[in-house]
Amino acid sequence: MSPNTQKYVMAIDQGTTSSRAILFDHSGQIVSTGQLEHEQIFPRAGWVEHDPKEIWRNVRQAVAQCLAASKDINSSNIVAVGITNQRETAVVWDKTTGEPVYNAIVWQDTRTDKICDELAQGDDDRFKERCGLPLATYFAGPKVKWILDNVDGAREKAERGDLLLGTTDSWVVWNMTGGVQGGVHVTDVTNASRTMLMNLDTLDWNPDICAAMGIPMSMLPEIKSSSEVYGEGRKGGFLVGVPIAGILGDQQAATFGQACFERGMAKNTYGTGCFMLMNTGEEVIHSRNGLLTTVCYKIGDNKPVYALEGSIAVAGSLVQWVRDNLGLIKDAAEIETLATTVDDNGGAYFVPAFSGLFAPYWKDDARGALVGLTRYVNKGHIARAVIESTAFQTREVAEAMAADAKDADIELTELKVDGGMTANETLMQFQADQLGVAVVRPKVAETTALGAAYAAGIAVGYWDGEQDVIDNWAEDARWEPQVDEDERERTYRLWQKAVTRTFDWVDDDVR
Ligand SMILES: Nc1ncnc2c1ncn2[C@@H]1O[C@H](COP(=O)(O)OP(=O)(O)O)[C@@H](O)[C@H]1O
Ligand SMILES: O=P(O)(O)OC[C@H](O)CO
Repeated sequence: MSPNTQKYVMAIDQGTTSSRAILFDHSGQIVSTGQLEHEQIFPRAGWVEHDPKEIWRNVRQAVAQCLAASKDINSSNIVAVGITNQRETAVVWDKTTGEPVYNAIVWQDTRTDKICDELAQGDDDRFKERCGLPLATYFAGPKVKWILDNVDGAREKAERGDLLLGTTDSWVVWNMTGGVQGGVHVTDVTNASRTMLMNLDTLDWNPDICAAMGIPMSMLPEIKSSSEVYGEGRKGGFLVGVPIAGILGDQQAATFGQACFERGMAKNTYGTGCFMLMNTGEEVIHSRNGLLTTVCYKIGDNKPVYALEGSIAVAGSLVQWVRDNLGLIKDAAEIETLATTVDDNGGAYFVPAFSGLFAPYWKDDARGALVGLTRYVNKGHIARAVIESTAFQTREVAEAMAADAKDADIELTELKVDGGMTANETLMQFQADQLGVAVVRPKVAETTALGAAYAAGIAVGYWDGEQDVIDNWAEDARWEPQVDEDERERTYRLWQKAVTRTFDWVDDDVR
C-alpha cells in the first residue's frame, strides 16, 4: 500500500470536562478523534479546580489516540495544529521546574467574590471601559490574584520572575513547544480578552489593571493574533515539528467555525455552560444591558473583529448534576425521555445559579432555586424545568443582545447552534419558541474544534480564508417558532420571577 500523502489539520480542544484532539480534512470533515475526561475537583462549595498536569497528560494522550485511530496518518501529514480552550480558567506555573504552583482555578469557581468586591471599590464596572468586562468571579485576573495572595511563597517567586500565568491555551502551548526547554509563552487576543488584563482597543496588557490586581507583568504571556505560527511541536512529542498556528478561546472558535463573519451573525454553544456571541465587526460595542465585549478573532495582521457575548454559567452541567447528584437519569440524553413523559413543566422553574448568575445579571451572591413546587410536580416536570432553564437563560441574553445591537443597527434574524445539548430536540424547539427566530444546527457539530482548525490552516495557507469556511458550512436541522405569543410570554414572565428568588442568597456565614 502506498503511503498516505494527503494533508490534514489537527485541532486540540481543551474543554471544561475533557480534552479532545480532532483531525480534519480539507473539506472540514472529521477524519479521526481522541478524547479524555479529566477530574472536576470541588474542594468546597463554589470552588472548582482542575489539575493542570492531568490536563497536559490528557492532551498528549488525546493526540496519540487521534493519530492511532487514523492509522496511515502521522505527524508528517499534519500541516498545522490549532488550539482551542475553556477560557478564563487560570494556571500559574514555575517556569524553572514546569510545575504548577496550584491547581487551575476554573471559570465556574466563585472563590474570588471578596477580591472582586474589594477591587470594585463600589463600582463593578470600574475596568469595563478598558477591558469590556465587569468585575466578576468568572474572569482570570482575580483568580491569579487569589493564587498569589494565598499560595505560600507564590508572590515572592512571581516578583522574582519565576512564575508564568496563562489560560489553558498558554499552558498547553508552552508544554507542546518544549516546556522548561524553551517553551513559547503566548496567548491569543480572544483568550487575553477574558482576563480583564487586556485593553480592548490596543490589544496590549493594561499596566494599571495589572497593578490594581497585584499581578507582575513578567508573568504575562505575549499576546498574538488568533491565526499565525507561534512555534512547533517539541522534539520527542507526537507532533514533532508541526506548526502550532491557531489559538482561539472555545466560544470564539465556535463562532469562527459557524462562519459568523458578518455583523449581526450569532451563534450559541450549548455545553457545560451556554455562550452566545454576536459578531459586531470592527466596532467595540460596550453593552448597556449586562453583556460582555470581547475579541471575536484576529486573523494574522488583519484588523480585530469584536463580539458581544452573553455567558451562561450552567446549562449542560445542570443535566450532569441531575444525573450525578440526584441520580434521576443515567445519561444526559435521558433528560429528554423523562421530560417528554409530561406535557409541560407543571408550574416548576429551575434557576441553576450554582456559580451565581452570569449574563445579564452578574450576581455572584445568587444561588440555585427550584420554585413553583406543589404536590402535583413529578420528576418529568423537573426534567422539563431543567431543559427549559437553558432556553430561558438564552432568551435573556438574546434580549439583552437585541437591545445593544439595536443601538448599532444590528438585528438578530436567526441563531446558529452547536454543542452537546443541541442533540436535545425538545430543547431546540423550546428555544425557537422562546426566541421567536429560527434555530439552525450545522452538519459538523464540532464547530469549536473546526474553528481552531480553520484558524491554524489559514495561517499556513492550507485554506485561503473565510470563504472556505463559508463554503464548507452546511445546515443539518432547523427549528421554527411554533408556540403562541401568550404562552411564550406567560412562561417567560414566570421564569423571570423565579430568577429574582435566587438573588442575594450568600451571606458572610453561608458555606
Ligand atoms: N441529549 C442531551 N440533552 C441535554 N443535555 C445534553 C444532552 N447530551 C449532552 N448534554 C449535555 O451537554 C454537555 C456536553 O456538551 P459538550 O458540548 O461536549 O460540552 P463541553 O464542551 O462544555 O464539555 C454536558 O453537560 C451534557 O450534560
Ligand atoms: O469548555 P466549555 O465548552 O465548557 O467552555 C467554557 C467557556 O470557555 C467558559 O467561558
